[in-house]
Amino acid sequence: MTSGIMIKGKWTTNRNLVDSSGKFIEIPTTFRSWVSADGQSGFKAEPGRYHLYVALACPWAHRTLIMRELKGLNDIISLSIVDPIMSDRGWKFSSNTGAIPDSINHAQYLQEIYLKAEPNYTGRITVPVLWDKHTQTIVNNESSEIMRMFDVEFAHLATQKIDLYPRELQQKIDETIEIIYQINKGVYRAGFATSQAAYEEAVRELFEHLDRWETILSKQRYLCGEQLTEADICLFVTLYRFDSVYYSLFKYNLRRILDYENLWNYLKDLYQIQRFRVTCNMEHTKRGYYTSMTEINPNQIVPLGPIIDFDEPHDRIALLQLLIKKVSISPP
Ligand SMILES: N[C@@H](CCC(=O)N[C@@H](CS)C(=O)NCC(=O)O)C(=O)O
Repeated sequence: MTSGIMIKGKWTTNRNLVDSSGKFIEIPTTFRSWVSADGQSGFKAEPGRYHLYVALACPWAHRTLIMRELKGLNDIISLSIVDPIMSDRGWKFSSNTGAIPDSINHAQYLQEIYLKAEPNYTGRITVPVLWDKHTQTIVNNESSEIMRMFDVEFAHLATQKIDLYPRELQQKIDETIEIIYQINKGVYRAGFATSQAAYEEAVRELFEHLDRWETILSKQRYLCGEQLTEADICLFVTLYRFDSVYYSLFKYNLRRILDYENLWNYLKDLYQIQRFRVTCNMEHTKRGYYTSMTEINPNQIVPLGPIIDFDEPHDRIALLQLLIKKVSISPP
């Protein structure tokens, strides 16, 4: 099975993932409409109107799923989860464990949803997808934007009154998400690199980023300070997959997240929030990556390990207490 792409409505598996220098090619996402609270954009945030398509293996889709949970939007936005194993026609629906078939469009493959929205579609068939049941189209397939819409535009419909994009931190959150993006997409650069130079450059750069956040997280509980924000969701999804997938499949093996004191405890801290935990599925994640990336894992063998206990106690509250103590004893 190799990754395919849609060209003018026709599916082809002849897709080049790297450029002439061996670097991974990114193809921009295409559906970028906006759901707004007031409906001015043409897409009003309303209960029952939108459907989210995700893969549990996918870190980009995972962001949107976490936000849907954190905001308590499960009854407002319906959900389909694709099968973890990618088919020769891309993501497919099934009723295997952990998957949820397409109850809205009754599609067998995700590509049918793209063609329904745009019969001449050219581009990748990716998750996540936000589908509008009223206008029968894809509103948006860019995870950072879907996440933001759930947070801000659906806030009045949310059953959990948590704000992950508070006004006073907005600039900092946007900047942090941009920086974290170098980690989110960075992991794919080494994975698909076909030259030693491209691989080494990608690995070195990624670990520089991780080392930097390790230091920052020794002084504060979350990426933007003492408050959980959208930026934390963005880093969480990559950290969660790192030791089980990126370390071995993509050869990011200078260090594990387990070897970083602060990143590891930070990861456990977030995982142990019930609304994060329920969105995590390591079985789908490992099967998804190891079986779909046949360019780099042709025999599709899924490793048994590593065994990671994300429920092991974390030390982030102790860190907080230490910081409070430091502030209170420091001279005015
Ligand atoms: N920019 C997109 C990227 C989404 C993406 O790359 N999804 C991957 C799964 S992790 C996918 O569906 N890949 C299928 C393909 O490329 O054919 C986003 O953030 O939403």
